[in-house]
Amino acid sequence: MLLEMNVKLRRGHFDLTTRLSISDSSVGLFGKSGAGKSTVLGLIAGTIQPQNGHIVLDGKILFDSRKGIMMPREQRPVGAVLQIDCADSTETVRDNLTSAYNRTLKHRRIFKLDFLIELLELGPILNHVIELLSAGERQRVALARSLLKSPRLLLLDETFAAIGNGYRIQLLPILKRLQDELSLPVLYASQSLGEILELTDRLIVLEQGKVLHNGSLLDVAKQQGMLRYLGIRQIDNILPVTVSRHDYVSGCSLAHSFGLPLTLPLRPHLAVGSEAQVSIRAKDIALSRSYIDGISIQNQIKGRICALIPSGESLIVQVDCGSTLLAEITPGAGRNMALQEGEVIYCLIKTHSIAYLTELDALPYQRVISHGDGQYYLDTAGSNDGFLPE
Ligand SMILES: Nc1ncnc2c1ncn2[C@@H]1O[C@H](COP(=O)(O)OP(=O)(O)OP(=O)(O)O)[C@@H](O)[C@H]1O
Repeated sequence: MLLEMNVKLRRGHFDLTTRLSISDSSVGLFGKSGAGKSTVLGLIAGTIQPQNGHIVLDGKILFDSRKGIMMPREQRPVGAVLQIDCADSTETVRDNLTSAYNRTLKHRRIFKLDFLIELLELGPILNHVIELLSAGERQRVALARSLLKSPRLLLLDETFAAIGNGYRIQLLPILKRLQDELSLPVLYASQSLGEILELTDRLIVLEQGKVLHNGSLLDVAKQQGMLRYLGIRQIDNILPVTVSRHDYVSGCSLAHSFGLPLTLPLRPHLAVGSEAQVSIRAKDIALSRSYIDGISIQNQIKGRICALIPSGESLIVQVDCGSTLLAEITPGAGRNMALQEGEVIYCLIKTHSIAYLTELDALPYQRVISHGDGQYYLDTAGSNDGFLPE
């Protein structure tokens, strides 16, 4: 799948000049309220017509002002669950979906109706009238209807937010399956980075109708001031560990994570060989150019600096040590050490600054999590619906 869009649009006081290119993987469209996210989705879906430019999906022209082409919404190979989609209808869910199914040419159908009804748990509401459904139920019906079109690209506008927390936990694996097994990329628009990161870490950052950045979370976060712009206030490293031994004399449990040996607070109840997850605050990691003898810190992990990310009053240092660790130091410390990308560095971590995830109390702020293997998630800590990687 390749979507190329280069358009201009003026709507009232709002100017949108957006140029973007999206290929196979799913992408999050992040921006504050009024940034133009819904407008971008509407332009691709065909509910809004730009004044100038072109939109091309897999070689098919959806819009081209010079050639005078405007493909009607129903013919676009795009599935969309837009904010304005929840149309009132006196049809039943069954009739609504059946007519959408029948409208798709037989040879283009990739989903069977029964499969989608089961996938989206629509069985109990099949005979219900659409205008009487809850917002979340309508969104699920709208999602089923968009998938029945056998789209090449799925557009979702803050769908998790509308769909409710309980169902969102079920919807996420469905979207991931669509993405992984059926190679159906999703363009997910949201003001919540946490929501986007539940699905993908590829981001397009939109502000006042213009694309500010386009890339992975880490690429975007490397830009000056972006960590703060994205609302990231604390960085935690979450590492999966396998317990290898308990040392009662030293008062610690020994474990390894991606081949790294780690000394953890003693937890004899964890069986040797069992797995756990630990959290290390980026601010709790100190850096040293060499291994230090005669120091109380038990974990001195050797790695190589792969990125230096200035972020306001902090410098985030990304260290590849088999897995990825993010350390947060002051820019002054970084300057004094003259840190450079590619250099060998030791991450110093006190045993007692490593917390077992299961023992963490709720924290009242958003935190971004490095999951150790280069993936990043944002967790709205303090809420039960916060997503933690398995
Ligand atoms: N029909 C319209 N006529 C004129 N201006 C409009 C119209 N619809 C939206 N706008 C303006 O376009 C701008 C972008 O709106 P849009 O809905 O795309 O933003 P958004 O990023 O999706 O915001 P939100 O996250 O709040 O949904 C806003 O300033 C809005 O007021």
